[in-house]
Amino acid sequence: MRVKICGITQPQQATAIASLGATALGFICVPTSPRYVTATQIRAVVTQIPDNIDKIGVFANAHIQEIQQIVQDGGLTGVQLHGDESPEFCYQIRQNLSKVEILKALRIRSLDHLEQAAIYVQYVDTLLLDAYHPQQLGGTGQTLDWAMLEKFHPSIPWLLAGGLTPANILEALSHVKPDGIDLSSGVEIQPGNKDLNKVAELFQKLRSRE
Ligand SMILES: O=C(O)c1ccccc1NCC(=O)[C@H](O)[C@H](O)COP(=O)(O)O
Repeated sequence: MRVKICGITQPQQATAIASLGATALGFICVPTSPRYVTATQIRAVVTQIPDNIDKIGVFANAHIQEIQQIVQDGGLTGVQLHGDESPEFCYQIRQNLSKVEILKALRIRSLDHLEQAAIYVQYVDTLLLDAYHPQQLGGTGQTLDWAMLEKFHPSIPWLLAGGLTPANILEALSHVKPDGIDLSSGVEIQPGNKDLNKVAELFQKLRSRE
């Protein structure tokens, strides 16, 4: 299963988290976030981590040119669209960044919202389901209603996000079978400062299922 740890800001934490078992690291490219990092900061981390780790930039309602520039300057392998990007926008990004993984994050309020997923599957590589929060776009620590997702089986891979922690991950995975998981505030001391003990505990819990 893919494990993405999001909101990375520090090179040493990134290498430690990769060694613990993360398959993807996420970098917040949304200037209003307390986890925001510049392309230069991303590059400083990316050069320290192995090639087989996915490096995902998280954007919200950014312009295509800005995304392209940060992908290039930061050395990213994937783009996560976490705002209100339309299917058409996803299609354009897909055309412009052919070798880059495109993930569309959907902030799920209700079952109706979940139906949006079907529209996006033809334009992106991966879906990410996150919890809805009225004031914040992501990294909120709010959980989804996992039982509501039991019948969610899109035709492309998907990641479960939203308030996942070492304490609740096994319960979440008892309800849903995503292709991967995404965690941020649940493995943090404070925004952008990851708690390596919690990350280690997460991987212990995941191994206990094998
Ligand atoms: O994390 C942020 O600060 C953020 C800001 C703006 C847009 C997206 C953001 N995070 C996106 C993520 O992929 C988080 O990992 C995801 O929302 C889950 O966060 P959490 O509930 O804290 O595990």
